[in-house]
Amino acid sequence: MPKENNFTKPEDEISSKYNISPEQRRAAFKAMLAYARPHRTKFLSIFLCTFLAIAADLLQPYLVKIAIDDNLSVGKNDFRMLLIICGVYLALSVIGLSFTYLQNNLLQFTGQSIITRIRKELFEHLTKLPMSFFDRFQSGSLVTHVSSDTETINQFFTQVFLSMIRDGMTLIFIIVLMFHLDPTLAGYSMVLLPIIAGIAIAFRSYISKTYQLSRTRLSRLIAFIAENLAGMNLIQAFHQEEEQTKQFTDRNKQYFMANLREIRSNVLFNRSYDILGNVSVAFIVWIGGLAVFNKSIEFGVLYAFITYIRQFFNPINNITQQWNTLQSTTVSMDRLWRLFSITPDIQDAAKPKAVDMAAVKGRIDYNHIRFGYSEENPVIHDLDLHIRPGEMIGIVGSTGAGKSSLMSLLCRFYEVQSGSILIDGTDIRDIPQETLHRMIGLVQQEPYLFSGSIVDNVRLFDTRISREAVIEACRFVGADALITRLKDGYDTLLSERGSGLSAGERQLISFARIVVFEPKILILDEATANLDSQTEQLVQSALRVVSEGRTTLVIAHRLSTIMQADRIIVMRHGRIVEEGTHQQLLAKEGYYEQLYRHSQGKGKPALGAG
Ligand SMILES: Nc1ncnc2c1ncn2[C@@H]1O[C@H](COP(=O)(O)OP(=O)(O)OP(=O)(O)O)[C@@H](O)[C@H]1O
Repeated sequence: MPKENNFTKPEDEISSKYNISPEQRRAAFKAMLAYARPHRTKFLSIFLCTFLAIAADLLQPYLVKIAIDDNLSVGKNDFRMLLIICGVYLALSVIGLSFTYLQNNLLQFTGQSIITRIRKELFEHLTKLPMSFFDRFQSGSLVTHVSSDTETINQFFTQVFLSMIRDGMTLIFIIVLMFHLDPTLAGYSMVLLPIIAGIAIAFRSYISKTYQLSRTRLSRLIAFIAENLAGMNLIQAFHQEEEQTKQFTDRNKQYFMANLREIRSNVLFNRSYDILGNVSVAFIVWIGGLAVFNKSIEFGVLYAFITYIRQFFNPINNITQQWNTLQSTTVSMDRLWRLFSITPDIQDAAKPKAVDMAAVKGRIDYNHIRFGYSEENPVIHDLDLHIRPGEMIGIVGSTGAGKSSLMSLLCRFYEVQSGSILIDGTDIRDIPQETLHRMIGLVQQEPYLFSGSIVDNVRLFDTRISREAVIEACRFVGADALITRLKDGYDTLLSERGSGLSAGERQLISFARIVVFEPKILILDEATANLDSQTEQLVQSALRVVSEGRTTLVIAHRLSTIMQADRIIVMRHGRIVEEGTHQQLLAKEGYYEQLYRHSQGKGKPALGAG
């Protein structure tokens, strides 16, 4: 009986929108084969196991033919011979089963090993790509690359490859055995081959379309649910429940219809295929039966033919079924290879300068830098800023003025278009990126927490940092009291969004990170923006202790956060327009003074764009 259609790959729908050239296909396969090459011996063993398993299976009808023609129909009562044939038949079943088991295990192991390696290398590659790459690619599509695309490649090895060798070999074996048994009858049977294949291919292409449609509708439904869950507060606040439910019902119904169509076409195909099988058997019984009557073939030969013609269908069906998987594999492979071929545009210098971390002072020089996220739209214009070691700099300015960009440039997430940035007199392009990132501690508005315990989140899974050091750091920033209040204390498990912790508590944990890793330069990008005034005070006092002895750059919308800074830089349209202490800037009665008055709720807002 033909197998049920078991497509489960959502990327099939992607493949329908994705055209790849024969050259791309060849390149993708070449790349995939490079991953398979180290497993040559295993593939050879798989091939051998498949060969033996198929041979054992297909010899069984031949044995029955011997029992019928050489024993039963000639009236020989050779029970010993019959017993031996039965014994061999059983032995062949056991051999077939054992080799199939072995082949399957080997293949799954090999496929999974290849995919584990691809997944690992892909993840490593992604972690090395520059921020400009992540600006362009949505994380959703990257998740698809890492999960479904690699899974499709796994299916290539465990399903397509298996089908090619197993079903291909089975077909060849059957044809050879048929011609060996009776060339005339085999010739008639071959007439059936293109008919079966033609029908299977036509059906498969139709089924694949219905499958793609139902996958597309399912992903639309899922996307709709995800969007609604994310914006549930807005839906409720704007009384959109009814409208959204209406839209959901519509999408739900469309998916239901597509699903029904897919199931119907599957059942229709499987049943038609069954009928075709029966017609073929009837055809062989008719032609072969006449030959038996005419004594041109023996009865056992007819029996073997009927069995083989039934077995003809499965491999053809399987091969056509795998054709779709093969197409999605090429698409996935091509997509992955495009991703792999993106080279990070920010690289370490060929001969980077060695930096003695203990001797870092934290002097920063922005020397007439110019920068834009694209060539034609500069965001920072000829900015010149020199910061002394240990100085605390407050950076203020309206939305889009370029404050965060200035910090990203210091971390070398992006490259300046002209000018240079120096730390202790060394151009950051000459410092290995890993060292540079160890020199700088970054605390953002929404500190990122990893899945793991509080201890691991503070020391970032670096077990060289002791638990005691982590606790000490938390005490230092004033986080100890709140952590010990938690049920599991320092072992409390956090998730990406820091479940169970308030924004201020998460911020304190990121301060403790700074204490533990001791970077000489500290950047706080709107770190207190999300906090209520009481928590802000807690974080402010943590900031005071953490910034001690470090060059600290604080970006803040709330001017209260930076009033105590040694120097305040006021930015507008990518330029520094004023600088000085809070008092000096107020005395100037310029842009800062306007911002300050506005933040105090007096005067007109000075927060125009940029
Ligand atoms: N990843 C990016 N890709 C393209 N343009 C960007 C990107 N990030 C920022 N910009 C643009 O660069 C300009 C400066 O942005 P930046 O985030 O540095 O300003 P900001 O002063 O920090 O603003 P805010 O106070 O709102 O955070 C803005 O016009 C912004 O739209």
